[in-house]
Amino acid sequence: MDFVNIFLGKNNNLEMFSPELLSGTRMQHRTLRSDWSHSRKFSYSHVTCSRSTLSPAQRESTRYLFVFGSSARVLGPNMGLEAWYMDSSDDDQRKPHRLNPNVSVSLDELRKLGVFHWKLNADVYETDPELEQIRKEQGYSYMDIITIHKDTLPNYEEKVKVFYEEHLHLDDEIRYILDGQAYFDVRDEKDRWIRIAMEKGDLITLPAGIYHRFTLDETNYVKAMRLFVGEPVWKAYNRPADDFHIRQNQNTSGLNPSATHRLVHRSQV
Ligand SMILES: CSCCC(=O)/C(O)=C/O
Ligand SMILES: [Fe+2]
Ligand code: NI
Repeated sequence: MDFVNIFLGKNNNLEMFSPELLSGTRMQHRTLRSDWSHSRKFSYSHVTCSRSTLSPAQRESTRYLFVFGSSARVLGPNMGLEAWYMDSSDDDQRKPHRLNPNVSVSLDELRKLGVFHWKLNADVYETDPELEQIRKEQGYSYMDIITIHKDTLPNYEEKVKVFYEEHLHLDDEIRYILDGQAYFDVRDEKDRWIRIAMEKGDLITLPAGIYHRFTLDETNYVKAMRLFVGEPVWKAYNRPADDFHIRQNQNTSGLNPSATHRLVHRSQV
């Protein structure tokens, strides 16, 4: 039987897999709770099931999680990704900049903006078949590794500044955190900043044309893999850069054609 392991964050349709719904099916269900980080509290659920036991609605809610077919995913304390709306203070960019009270942003909301996420085991990135599969499926032929720390990155101060300028690229930005942690900020469809906390094992894709920026957090260190389809194009266009075709094609929901294309592909699994 084709078994899959599914990990759902608390904002990710967890109710669809409540024990009541699962009774009478062949699914097993257990819910795990984790308080392992002061700043990143996650409640998540681990479901083992066969694909054929899923209802269409359940398939819909988990379509992105089937990317890896029957491969088991690493069970860790944090399988989600935490994101929140930012305050507008001019304080140090490395601080979390949460609203008070915090307003979190779910993975579903990020997907609607064309932002996708995988959680991988970064301890085995050099030989990881899951990473290999993603690279093959998505055509990420290029990769290199960047370590952002004052002692290792030439022109560190200047680069940190440039990364935090609001910009877009004409290609997707694909980053896999191998060590340390950092933030990606993206604009939502109402032009509000969403801060995405990236840590070891997080692979994220930002769609071409989305306004975004990047910063280290207060730990001042991250090691990341940069992936690209074909030869990399690092060119960043600082805002305003709305004359590009890719921006003009954005519809009112903020979902651009590039994101829609990806949605179609990722549901075909
Ligand atoms: C984690 S890689 C450094 C950031 C970067 O390359 C970029 O383009 C930010 O937008
Ligand atoms: Fe960028
Ligand atoms: Ni295609």
